[in-house]
Amino acid sequence: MVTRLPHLIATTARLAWEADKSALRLVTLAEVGRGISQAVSLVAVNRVLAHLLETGTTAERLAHAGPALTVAGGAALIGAVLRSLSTAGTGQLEPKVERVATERYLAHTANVELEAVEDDEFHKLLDSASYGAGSARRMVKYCQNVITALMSLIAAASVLAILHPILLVMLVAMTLPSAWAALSVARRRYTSFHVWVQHSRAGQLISRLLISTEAAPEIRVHQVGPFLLHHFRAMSQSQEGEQKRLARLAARTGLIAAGWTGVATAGAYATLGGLLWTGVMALSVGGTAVLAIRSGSSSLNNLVLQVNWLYEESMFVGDLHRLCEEAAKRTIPVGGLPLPKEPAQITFEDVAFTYQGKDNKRALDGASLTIPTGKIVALVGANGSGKSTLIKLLCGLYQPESGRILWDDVDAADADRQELVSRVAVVGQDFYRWPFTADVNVTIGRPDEPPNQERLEAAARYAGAESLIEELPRGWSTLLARGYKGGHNLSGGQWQLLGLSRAHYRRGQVLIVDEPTSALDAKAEQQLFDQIRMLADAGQTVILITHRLGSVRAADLIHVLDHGRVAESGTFEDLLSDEVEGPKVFRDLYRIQAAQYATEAPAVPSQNGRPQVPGGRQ
Ligand SMILES: Nc1ncnc2c1ncn2[C@@H]1O[C@H](COP(=O)(O)OP(=O)(O)OP(=O)(O)O)[C@@H](O)[C@H]1O
Repeated sequence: MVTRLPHLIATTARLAWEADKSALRLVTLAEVGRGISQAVSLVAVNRVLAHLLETGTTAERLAHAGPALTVAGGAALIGAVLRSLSTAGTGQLEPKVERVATERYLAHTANVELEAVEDDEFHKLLDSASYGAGSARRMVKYCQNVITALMSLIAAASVLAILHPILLVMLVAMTLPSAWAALSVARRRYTSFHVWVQHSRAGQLISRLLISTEAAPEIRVHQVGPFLLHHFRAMSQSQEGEQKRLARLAARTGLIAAGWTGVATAGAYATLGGLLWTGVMALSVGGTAVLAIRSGSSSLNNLVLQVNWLYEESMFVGDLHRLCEEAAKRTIPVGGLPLPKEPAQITFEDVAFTYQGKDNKRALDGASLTIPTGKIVALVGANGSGKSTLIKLLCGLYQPESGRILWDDVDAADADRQELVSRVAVVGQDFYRWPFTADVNVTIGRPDEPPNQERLEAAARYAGAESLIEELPRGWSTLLARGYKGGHNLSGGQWQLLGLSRAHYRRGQVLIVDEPTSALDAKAEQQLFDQIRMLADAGQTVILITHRLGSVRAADLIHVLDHGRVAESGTFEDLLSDEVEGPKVFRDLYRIQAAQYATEAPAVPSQNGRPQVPGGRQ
């Protein structure tokens, strides 16, 4: 604790310096001033006692003690003024330190690779580090308290050392047990926190689900409430068990420490008695010694307590520092080779990729394909065949385990990542529904540029979202966050239109749409495909991922993925044709879909009177 103390104070001081230099100066000066005033006060009290116990009449003794008494009073007054100055400075510093620490945490986290965010070890660190900012705030207060206690202690200890050095030893002996107890309890609490951090996060997740607006309908219709409550209770109860264990251990440690402190205190007073008895110490000095022992032991106890809290909080701030270090190692690299301005094609060369986790299979297992720019390229394949993974690699969210992704002849691994992501606009299956207004939900596609109304309207036109915006209670300014005043809710399909508008607003060279029509009605779907065709005709590269195989008819090239590899590629006609060689994965999937239409759709009478089934065999 002693060796760590300067480091802990320095860490907090650095954060405080960054947050508010003048407030830190004020607190430091006020605290040093308070220490000096306390020392002066103790020495003055010593003088007062000496004068009061000397021979002479009461009036004479009081008159002699007068000046020292005035000094003691003056020192106390100055100490009080300095204390209030220090309190004001600390109050100013605390929230600023918390903000600086929080910003550091958030900035580092926002810049790490996606893989780091999905790594459970990193996430665990994120969880514990999230307490670091609050701890940094509290550390300011504890640091102030430590300095106060330290100054009082130095004052009392100096007096004791002058009176008799053995008294100083006794003072330390009286305080050591409580120091040991406080430290043991803090360590145990911190270790337990780390063991339980994910458990408590899971408990919080369940409690948040119970009040979440997204889960509310299902909680009611499927009566999930009691199930969630049961799990919440079970998780809380196991945590209560841990708290009980810690409390029992803390009580035992406290009892042992109190016993030792009692013995040491008795020893201290016995020693003092011995010194007085043998005449080594004068009675007047004995009185001061009692005062100094009492003041010193209470300062030392307070110091131990404050350092202990400081120590406990510092462990969380330590987590915050570790997170920042770890995040810096896993941050998205800056700089790299420039990408060709107008690449002719993007090529995947034997790309393999496995998600983190010990039992994960390869999501991409030697995928090779070409995406010619300015065309519509469709990616199709069964669930889990690797389509979305391929797109995430194309966007630079993950790096291939082996193989290369080339923009003409520039390997994406060596390219400037910022430039790479600025070339793509993506509306994924799990695109985010930002709890902001409708216009922000679209313009957030290009947050680095000021919002542009014309471009916003064009994006809405592209996605067919104009009538949706017109019907919103406040148009573009409607808040799309349920549970907030004026908050409005959209249907799944309406959200999809906004997601598409966002991707269009971004104006990336490559537009990636993953299942863009899954929630759209037939008319909106048709309108969207017309728009996509128009974009491709104007030179935009569109990558389309869909399970609606009929809708890839308009694609210039279709890649069919199967178990992380490209099973076959070609145009819609090629892939259905008997003449073109291949495993015919697409044709099999297409026939299954077409058969569903054949049995489900009502027959439409044809002109020659025979029934005809849309999309089906006749
Ligand atoms: N974040 C992840 N962590 C671990 N495994 C993942 C993750 N995302 C996908 N996978 C796995 O990778 C494989 C490929 O998934 P991917 O999402 O690329 O398939 P997909 O072809 O897009 O499927 P779908 O048509 O269902 O969207 C699957 O086995 C899936 O379980």
